[in-house]
Amino acid sequence: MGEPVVELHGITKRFPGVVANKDIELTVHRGTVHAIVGENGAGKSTLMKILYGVQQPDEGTISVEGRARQLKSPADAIDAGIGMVFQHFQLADNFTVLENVVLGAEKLHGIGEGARRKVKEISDAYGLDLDPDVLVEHLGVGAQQRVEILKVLYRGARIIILDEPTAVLVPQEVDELFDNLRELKAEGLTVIFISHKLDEVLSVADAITVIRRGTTVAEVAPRDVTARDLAELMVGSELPSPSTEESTVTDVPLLSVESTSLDNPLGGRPLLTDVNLTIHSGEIVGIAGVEGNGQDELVEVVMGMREPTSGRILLGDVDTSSWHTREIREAGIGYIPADRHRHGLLLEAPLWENVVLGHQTEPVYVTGPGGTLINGAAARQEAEAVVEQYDVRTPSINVTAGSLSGGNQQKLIIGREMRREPKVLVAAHPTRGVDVGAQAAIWDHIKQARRAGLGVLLISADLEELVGLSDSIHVILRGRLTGQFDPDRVTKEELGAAMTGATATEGAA
Ligand SMILES: Nc1ncnc2c1ncn2[C@@H]1O[C@H](COP(=O)(O)OP(=O)(O)OP(=O)(O)O)[C@@H](O)[C@H]1O
Repeated sequence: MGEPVVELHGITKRFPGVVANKDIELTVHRGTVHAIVGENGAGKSTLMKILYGVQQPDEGTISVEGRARQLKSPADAIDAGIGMVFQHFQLADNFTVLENVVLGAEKLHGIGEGARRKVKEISDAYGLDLDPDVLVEHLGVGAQQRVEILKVLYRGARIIILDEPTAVLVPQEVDELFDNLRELKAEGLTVIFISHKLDEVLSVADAITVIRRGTTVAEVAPRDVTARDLAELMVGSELPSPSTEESTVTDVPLLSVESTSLDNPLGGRPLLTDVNLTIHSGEIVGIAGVEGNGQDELVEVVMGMREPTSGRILLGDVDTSSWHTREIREAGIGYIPADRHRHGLLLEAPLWENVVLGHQTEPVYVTGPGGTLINGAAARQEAEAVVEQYDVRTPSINVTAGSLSGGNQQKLIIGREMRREPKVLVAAHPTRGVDVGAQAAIWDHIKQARRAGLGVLLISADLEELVGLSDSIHVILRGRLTGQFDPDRVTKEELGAAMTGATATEGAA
């Protein structure tokens, strides 16, 4: 193993009411892939933000490549040879790879031939396979991620931090990313990454640090542990075994999408073409697809955010195609949006207000003359119940939603929707960013509700989740449902291939 390139000693970071990091000890060696794992809210992101200069520790020391450093901003971190790739890519779609890479770093190699040569050189050296002159909007998610990696390498990073890099990738892309990481380390670079996918961590990492409640509790070598051992280290107790389930699917249709198409208002290929599916009481119907293939639009027509160009949406036997979202929610559809920041939460508002969001017209929350005020007491009581039942880790219900860790924000949304006992749940990536323990708990809540008759439309990029929860899986590709699979029989590779259109599937367009 190479010499230490990152040494963190006694790192402590406090937020109001929370100690996010407490006496963290971390040593990362040159030429290794080092994974950081831990439950939601354990303090992983905070630690990485400290290392990237986005946040400053209250106590502790940082040394990079043997030199003590004060990282007061990302510029300081970049200067120290540290780069970070965030989960949400920060790319301009209508710019080329070259333009995206050079933007903001014009001083390094100019903007012309010198820059293009450098981009080519880095792409070749690390097997990134990127053409400098291609528009980013023409690249798939995996390639866009490689552009982000190229960006940090271009800026001279020798230590690269990746925040949940595989959350948005299909299995083939994950394999490619891991090949890239191996090339990076073969060239003497160091990779630090956060992940909730423990199998992946075991397959690619050279060292794993486990953080529990803000503190480093273990450093292990992948060959010495199983995914289950890691999960137990994360939560500090033994996990229950998953149980197999009898089917609960009935023949009562709850939600039907009939011959539904949606034109693209900007022209070009329709966003949805002739989509047909039915969700019965007690049934979970999964949708597998690479992001951007129509799953968002499918959710939007079901939730009344867009009106289909043709076809119809039925709730039971009532046509809701032209209903507003509010009417649809009032009719008993729960909704877990894909983008929790844009559609799920008011980040500046306290948890107790967020718990009412989307349900503010329910009698229990309405008060005041003409029903113009929110019943704060009822909302607070409900917030306490969600926090308790869904294990939202927070100092109180009065803190803002924005101060919760990503996984805890997600648990808050799930709790809010599920406690309403909806008839149908439209769930987009319900456990994205949620740790394995909380994920198992959320799956349990959903399965329990299914036994009581809940129908679920499940969109997920997590194939394990799709296969584990769904009674039936459809693949969506370029706005069409191109194949239907039995989750008990399909392999992840088969699904991955159907999602990228690599194989002809039943009924393929
Ligand atoms: N800006 C902030 N203000 C207040 N509290 C914060 C802030 N950022 C993080 N916290 C708190 O610090 C703790 C650690 O959060 P952090 O985001 O580091 O966890 P995490 O391990 O990355 O979780 P996840 O897996 O859910 O992303 C949480 O309790 C969170 O609520």
